[in-house]
This record gives sequence, C-alpha cells and structure tokens, in this order.
Amino acid sequence: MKLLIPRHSRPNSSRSSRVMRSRLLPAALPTSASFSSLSSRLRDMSLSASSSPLPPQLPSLFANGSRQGLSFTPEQRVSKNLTGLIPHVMEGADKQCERALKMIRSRQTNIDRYLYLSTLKGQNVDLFYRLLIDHAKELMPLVYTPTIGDVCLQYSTLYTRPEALYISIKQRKSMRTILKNWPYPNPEICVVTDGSRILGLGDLGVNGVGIPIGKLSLYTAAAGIHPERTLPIVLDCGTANETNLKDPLYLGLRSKRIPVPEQQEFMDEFMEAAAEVFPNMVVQFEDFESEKAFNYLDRYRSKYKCFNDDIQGTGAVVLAGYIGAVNLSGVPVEEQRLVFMGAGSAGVGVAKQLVEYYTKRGLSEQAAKDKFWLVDTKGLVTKDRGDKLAEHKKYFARTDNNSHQFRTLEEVIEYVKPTALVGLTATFGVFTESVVRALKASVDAGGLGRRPILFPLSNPLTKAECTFEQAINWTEGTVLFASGSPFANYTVKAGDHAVTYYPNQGNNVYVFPGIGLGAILAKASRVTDNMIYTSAAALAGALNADEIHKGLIYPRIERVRDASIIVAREVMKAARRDGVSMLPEAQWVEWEEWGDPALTKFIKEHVYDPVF
Ligand SMILES: O=C([O-])CC(=O)C(=O)O
Ligand SMILES: [Mg+2]
Repeated sequence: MKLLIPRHSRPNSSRSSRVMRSRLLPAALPTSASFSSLSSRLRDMSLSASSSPLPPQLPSLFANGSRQGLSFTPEQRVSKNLTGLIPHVMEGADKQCERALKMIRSRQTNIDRYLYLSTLKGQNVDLFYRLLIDHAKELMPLVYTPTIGDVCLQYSTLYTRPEALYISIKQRKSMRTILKNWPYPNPEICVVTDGSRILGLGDLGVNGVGIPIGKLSLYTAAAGIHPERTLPIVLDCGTANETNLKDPLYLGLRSKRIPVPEQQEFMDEFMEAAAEVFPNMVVQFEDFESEKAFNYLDRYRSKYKCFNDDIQGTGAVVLAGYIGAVNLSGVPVEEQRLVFMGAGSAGVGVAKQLVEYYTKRGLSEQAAKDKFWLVDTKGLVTKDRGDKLAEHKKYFARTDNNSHQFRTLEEVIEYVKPTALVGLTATFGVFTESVVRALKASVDAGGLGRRPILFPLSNPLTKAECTFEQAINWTEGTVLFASGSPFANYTVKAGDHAVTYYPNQGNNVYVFPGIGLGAILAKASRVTDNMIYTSAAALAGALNADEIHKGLIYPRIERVRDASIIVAREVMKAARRDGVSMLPEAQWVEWEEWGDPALTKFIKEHVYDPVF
C-alpha cells in the first residue's frame, strides 16, 4: 500500500494534536509509531521467518489521520493534506463515542464486541480509551474478564495483528534484540505471562497473551498510563494444552511445555534483559502457575522493580474488601474465622495479605495464621495429610485436626464454623447451596443480625464458585458478596415490593493500575510489601458517601480511575517511607509541606486523558 500523504505532513510528526499527553512522555515522541512499522521490521528479520503470516500493513494514512478521528478542524485538514480523505463533518469525542457505542451494542456476541473494540484500538487509540474510561461498567467486561477469557481460548483464530512481544524459548539468544524491536521508546510498565495459568482456564500457552494486553488496557483506562508506555509480553515455553497443540492455527511453539528449571533460566534471562533494555520499566507478573509465581516473586523482588498481580494484587484487593465487609458484618474482626477454598497463588497470596492485616492490628503471627483454614482438592491443608504439600501451602498447614482428615468443604465448614468463605478454586459451583447455607448457619449461631462474608473470586464467570443470585437466595439476602468477575444487580420481587441487591467486584483491577502508577511516579527502585499493603488500605478508604449508603465494599467500577489515583498517591508515599523512591528529596519535602492535595495534583498532571 502506497502512502498517500507526503512524509513531512504526516500527523505523527505534528505537534498540533489537542490530545492531552502525559508529561512523562518526551516532547518528541512520535504519536503513531504504529504496529505497521513493527510488522515491516519483523518481516525483514530472520527471527520472524518461521512465525505466522503477518497482517497486511495498516495504511499509515489512517493510522495517523485517525488519531483525532473526525475532530480535525478544516484548517488542520488543509495543512495536513487530509481534505477529502475523511468525511467532511467535524465531530467531537461525544459524537464519535456515540457512533462506536451504537456499533458495539449492535453486535451479537461479546467476542464480536471485543473485536470491534480491538480494531478501534488499532485505528484510533484515543477514541478507544475515551470510550473505555467513560463507559467502564459496560466496556470493561469486554476488554477484560470475563470476555478476555474467551478471547484467550480462541486467540489463535481471532488473531489479526501483533499487539505484544511474543518471545519463545527458541529466541532466547535474541532477547535483547526483540525487546529493542518494540516500536515505542521507554515503556514504563510491562505485564508478562508465560500463559501457564490463565485466569481459571489453565495452561493456554501463547494464547494467554490476551491477559497482558487486557491488563495494560486497564493500566491506561484506570490509571492513565500512556498507551505508548505499556508493554505486553508473552514468554512461550511450549504448552501442556493438547487442544492448542492440535490446533493447526495455534500461534505458539508446537511443543510440550519445557521443564520448570529451564523455564526459570529463561525467566532469569528475560528479567536481566528487560532491566537492561528498559531500566525504568516496572514488571507485573501475571498468570504464572502457582509454584512458579511464588518462586519468581521471591527470586526477583529484591533485584528488580516487579510485583505479582495474582499474589499481591489479588491479596490487596481482597484485603480492602474484607475490611469493608467486616465493618458491615456485625462480627468483630477478632472473631472472624476464614475458610479458603483454593490454595494456589491467589488463595495463599490473599491469606498472607490478611495475616499481615491481623499482625498490624497487634496479633502475633501465629494467632493471625490460626484464623485461616485452607482447603484444596484433597481437603483441609494439614501438616499430617500424608501427601507432599506444595511449598507455598506449608505456611498455612494446620495442626489442630487431631489426625482427622477433613476431605470435603462441607466437613471443613462443619468443623470450623466459619464467618467468611473465600473461593479461589477456578471451579464453577463449588459453593453449593448446602455449603452457603452452612456458612450462614454458623454466622447466625453467633447472634442476631450477623452477616456472612462470601467471596467467590475465580475468573472468568464460568469459573465462579457461585453466582450472585444464588448467594442472595441462599442467605436470604444477608450475604456480603464480592466476585472476581462482574455480576449484574439482582432484584427480588415480593408482591409489589422489590429489593435490589448490588454485587461487588473484588478484582485486582482496583489496585494493580494504582500500584504500577505509584511505583512509576515515585521512581521506585523496588515494589515493597508496604507499597502493596498500603494499596489495600487506600482502596478500603476510597468509598464515597453513595457507595457507603448502598452497602458497597468497593468503589463502583465507574470510579476505578478515582480509586487508582488515591492508591497511586498512597503507594508513592509508602515508597518514600521505605526509602525506595528515587525522586529528589526536595520534591518530597515540598509535598510533605503541602500535603495530599499537592501530590494528587502532581499525579493528575501526569495521567493520560484523551480529549479531542
Ligand atoms: O484477571 C483477572 O480478572 C484477575 C486475575 O488476575 C486472575 O483471575 O488471574
Ligand atoms: Mg491474573
């Protein structure tokens, strides 16, 4: 395809865009270093010779011209030689959003809606983010959980264009070259997965790349990190997924996942190369299978700027929700007894975050730990269970079972009499009617007006341990509920009386964008435990009067951007307290003098908010 616009007048070299740009970006950053140039560069490289056919090049005309869509003024159209190349109407963001929403709503399936949005992102990134920011409740489920789970399952078929770095174990010697091939300079935040545990869907191999892409869309929509400063990466170590291996369209290495020690070596090389090529970049680990997730976090956290979203992000978001839920439950925090169904990275990560909460309130570590009963597929996790307990489960292994083995969740509930039940099992329907009713009964036994806490947190919705409707019905509406993926409000009618119940979404999207933004803006050299813990406390305090009145335990998803700013501010302060902020001392002294409003102003000045 020939370029129709002379090089000198292409909008990517123009400074005239009215798009508000992050001050983190250098003034001369090209606004449309598009994936078309990535495609062409890959085409020239022997590295790409064996990969799937590359998509046809995007005509640069539209990649460039679309940045402002239909909002170019007549004068801009003349000066950029765009006259006649776009329809003559001049429209602001609202009208363009209206058109896009109409299209999205006219599509029949969520995958189709995702594909429309994905195309829009490739063609008019500012419009895509304007939509996502202004219509978070409707559109987030399309670019994130639950739809992204289906997208990952079908990624090889849905693929139309490169949107990430795809690095296979076969290319490990070219790691630095590949990282440098990324068409945007100086990424600040990377989400990396090896596809080995995508949501609750298991090993999806390279198809798991939808998760880094989706999470980074939320870094931009929920925390205002400039889209050109985000870097999604999938490390391809093969896959255990037979369906993918047999799929002729599968885009990844067609071989079994390599042994764990080799995966670790590959990861070591990746972390070293990433820190060398992009020294300012924060790395978020996402959806690695549990053992690796814990191992990598331990291995890299004191050497690089990194955190694990499934362990620490989920831990923080559930802690925030737990604080809110306990306040509404009528059961004092000291009396709470928690059963966790699921003892993977998220289950253990969450339980550890809650232990920290209790120790900060003055409990000894042992007394705090004693409040938790973890259950996995074999039953209650105990020291004497006789199987080889995975390393990360040992911390919570119980000794109070008098040699008795509790094999089912029902037996554990009968024994523990919990006040809170948390699900991170990736198994739909594990919270059966008898389980939920038994939870309610054990809470009711403590006294009138007490409310059970029930968090079925597995993603996507097809893996949720129970639905919102079930939880309401089986607890006569008393439940304090949060799920990982979004459920709709539920209205119960009795005669001419109707009661509407509002679910909460306890998803790490409420914290990871703010943790990343805070770490970036504080120029943090590490992501410390205090930064993570603080994100939870900040989120717990971010509810407004209306949300409190409605009995919510998280801000409404429409307010996720407000919440992220608060989380980022507190994360920055925690970085400073921990001595890991590399900002000049004078800057901190000034903020300390002027207080939170000054720091909030600084954050707001640095976020991307597309206006056109
Ligand atoms: O992606 C999500 O919605 C939450 C998450 O990290 C997971 O389930 O692994
Ligand atoms: Mg995850």
